[in-house]
Amino acid sequence: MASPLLFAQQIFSVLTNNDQNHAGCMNGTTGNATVFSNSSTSAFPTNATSLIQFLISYSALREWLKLLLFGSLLESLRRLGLHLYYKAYNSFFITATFEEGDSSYFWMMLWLSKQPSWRRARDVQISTSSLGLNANAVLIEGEETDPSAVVNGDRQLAYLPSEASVHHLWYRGHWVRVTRIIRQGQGYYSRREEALELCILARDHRVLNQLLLDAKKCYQAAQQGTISIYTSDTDNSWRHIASRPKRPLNSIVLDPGIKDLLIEDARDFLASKSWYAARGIPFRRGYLLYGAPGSGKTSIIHSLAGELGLDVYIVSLSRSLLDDAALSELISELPGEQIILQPIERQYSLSPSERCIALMEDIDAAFSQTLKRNLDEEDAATKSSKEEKGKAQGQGQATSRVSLSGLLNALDGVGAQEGRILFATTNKYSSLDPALCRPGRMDIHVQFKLASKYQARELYRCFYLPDSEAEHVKGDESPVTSDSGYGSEDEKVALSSPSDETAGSPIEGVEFSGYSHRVRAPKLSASQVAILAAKFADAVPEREFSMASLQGFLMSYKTRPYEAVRDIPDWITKERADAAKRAKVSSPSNQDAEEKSET
Ligand SMILES: Nc1ncnc2c1ncn2[C@@H]1O[C@H](COP(=O)(O)OP(=O)(O)OP(=O)(O)O)[C@@H](O)[C@H]1O
Repeated sequence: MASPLLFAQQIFSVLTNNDQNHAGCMNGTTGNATVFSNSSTSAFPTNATSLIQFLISYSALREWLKLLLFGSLLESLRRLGLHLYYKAYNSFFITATFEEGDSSYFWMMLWLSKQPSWRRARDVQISTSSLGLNANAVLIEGEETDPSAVVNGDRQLAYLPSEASVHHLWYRGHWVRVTRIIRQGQGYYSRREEALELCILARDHRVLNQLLLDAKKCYQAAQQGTISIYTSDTDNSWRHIASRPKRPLNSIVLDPGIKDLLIEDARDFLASKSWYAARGIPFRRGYLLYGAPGSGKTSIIHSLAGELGLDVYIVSLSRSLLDDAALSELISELPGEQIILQPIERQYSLSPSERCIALMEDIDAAFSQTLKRNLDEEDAATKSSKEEKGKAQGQGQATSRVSLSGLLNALDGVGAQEGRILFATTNKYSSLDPALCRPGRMDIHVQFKLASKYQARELYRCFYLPDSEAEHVKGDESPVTSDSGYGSEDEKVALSSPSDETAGSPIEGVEFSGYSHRVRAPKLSASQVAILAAKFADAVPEREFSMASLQGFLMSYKTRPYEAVRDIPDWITKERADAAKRAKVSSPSNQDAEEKSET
């Protein structure tokens, strides 16, 4: 069989001959025409050349072939041109894409909003988005000196690249083109997805890295004093949901030693990467905080995150539609030892390490739900009514599908990130599977109990110390007074406070929010607060009330420290009576009686 090249050659030669024949015909050279007609009328061709000559003798086919060849030639030239264009473009331009939801998107948006040239742009989009930062991070020029210009309370305006047009700016002598891309997401939960594309006129990739570093530094500077909270999306990707001011560690009152244990252990872990590597131990640490509700488990985690400079990624195990595979994917996408930026086709390591705190709240809840769902489904299956079964299955679909083995795999499977700290909280320690609690998964278990007298006293001090003094005693957890005494005789404070201080709210029982309570609160010295705090703690029974409920009580006495001490015994009596009532209502015999009366 003839090779394609030979075949093409034959077509060409025939076409050329034929053209000459054709031209001859047009010129009235009858001899050629005779030859042609002779060949067309000759016997059916037996070899390839004569077959082609035979086919080409049909003029329509000949024209068609010419068209085909000409078209192919044009298309090849077009492709070659495009290829050369992209080659030249790629060697002179660097293109980087930033997907919304990724931290780098916020870095770039904030950096862009701070560019002087940006402020002169004629086509910008105005946004009140805080770009994942606390509200003061993005200000309008002049706003710093004019607080009355703050728009919508605590959110400020930002200049963003408008969707409609392409923007240009100069960065360190390089021309940069900025395009904001909006895409409509696919699927049932489809939502608008945004991306930012930067095209830099530069041959050296160092410009891009420099730009990323500048943007990251700009963001970090604006982020000072806040922690970022991320949660998982329905499409199993991490999404920034909030930035919160760092909570000072000393605002959380725990029994002595607990805070030190947690912070020192976490710091030590973060500094021990090579120690773990040398011993082949996975570089991960897990903390299980368990105990009474409202005792400060979640608060201490957020506070630690601020202290360690880490972001918090909340893994919500009871999120609907979360299953084992999705959980494992989520865990593997937590920030690990390296943050990889993905400019098109290439990967750069921007910073040596990027770590986070993964937080799983109420870790027991997901499995009790799964168990309940399974029981429901079994129940429904035994019933003859198909309708009920369908309903039970329907309910099951709306809840989490995470199994214990799925969680264990996600925590220490191959995809699990190195360098992450896991905090899990539960109110039902005894219901947790031992496999989940074993060292390696949960290395440190800390019990949080109901408030002790010590905690009650320190909470009171936190509430009523003047801000300046609170700063002064920051980190000082030692009690100000001895457990039994109220200081010297002179320092004794009568519970009946001066009338101008007790004035409080003009309307009895109504508290004003905002700054007014600060203005109206009596000014107490540290020693006066210490004395009142000791009295307050005396009245609070050991381990009976949660810190959250004591905080709730003090919140209604924000400006009335004396009354707080005076009224705490009454509050305790009332709380006990309420608790007894609730216990009576929820006792099994009572529930039976209620069910009977209902039927
Ligand atoms: N030890 C504490 N020191 C200071 N404030 C506390 C403490 N414990 C609880 N609080 C306050 O009580 C509220 C609830 O606390 P938090 O959510 O941390 O409790 P939790 O133990 O996580 O509760 P749950 O188990 O119900 O989730 C917060 O506003 C917090 O300020």
